[in-house]
Amino acid sequence: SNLQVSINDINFNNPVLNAAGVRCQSTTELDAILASTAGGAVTKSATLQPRNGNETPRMQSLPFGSINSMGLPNYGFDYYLDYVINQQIAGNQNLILSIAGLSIAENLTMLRQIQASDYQGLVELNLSCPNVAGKSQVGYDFEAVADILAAAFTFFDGHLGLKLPPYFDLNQFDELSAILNQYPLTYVNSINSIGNGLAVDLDTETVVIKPKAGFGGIGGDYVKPTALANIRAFRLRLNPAIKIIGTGGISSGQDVFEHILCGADLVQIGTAFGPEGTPIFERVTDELETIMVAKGYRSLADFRGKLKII
Ligand SMILES: C=Cc1c(C(=O)O)[nH]c(=O)[nH]c1=O
Repeated sequence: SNLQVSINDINFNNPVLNAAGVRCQSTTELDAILASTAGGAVTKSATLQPRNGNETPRMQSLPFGSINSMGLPNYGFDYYLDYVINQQIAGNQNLILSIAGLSIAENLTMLRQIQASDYQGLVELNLSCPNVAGKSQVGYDFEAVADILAAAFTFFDGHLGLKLPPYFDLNQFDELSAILNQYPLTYVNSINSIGNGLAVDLDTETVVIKPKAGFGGIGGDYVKPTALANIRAFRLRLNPAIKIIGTGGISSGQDVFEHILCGADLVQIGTAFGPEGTPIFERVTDELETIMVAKGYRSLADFRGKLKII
């Protein structure tokens, strides 16, 4: 079967990438993803200056997923811009440069530097980091989302995607989609972790991560129903020119199939990629192909977005 996908004029051999934040902070980690079966690699969300991030323990695996309050540790914007440009020079177009400035001004500064650079690939503006103390997520402030998009598109003409938090109210999908449809976005990536969950340790009767008194973003199996709903809701509402990247709860080919059936063009694996490492990409794409063959689908377009109601 053919697992190829094109986003604008960027071709992917298969739809399965890593999600920003997991095993993608260093060039060594990013090289390992590109050397694997993954369809591409996403950089750890960058801030203008390098950051150490929050105190440890700041991420814990849980029975059905993970909780994290990393606090945006990263080597700084220049490190990742240099990396994706060097990859582009080496002929690799399957990179996504993720940025997560701590203010609208910082995001616009990074976008201006990207605009001024030779980078022609995908850019993911992360409006959904739940773990910087004192900073509420831009993605839950629709006026702020409109402001940043209006400002960005006065100068940015690259391939801009948005990483959004999960939404849980159908009116929010209507309201936000009406805003997003006004802009030439390349894609929407849904979902980021479900913010500010809590996990406890029975023996010690403590929380399991140190930052924010134990509150952190939830990922993994726990979030797949929310991810599928967000992907479906945005697919049904957004201009078809705005592609969808599905993230959340993927650890098998079946999960990938479900994301694509709900409308995803590409998918990203975060939590499950942590413990399994890069072999997950070959396993998951093989499992996806097996399902497609069993169902008689020859390409992803044969079933993408074709979830039926009953
Ligand atoms: C960019 C920061 C993020 C982080 C983090 O660095 O704490 N964790 C998440 O689950 N999602 C994020 O978007």
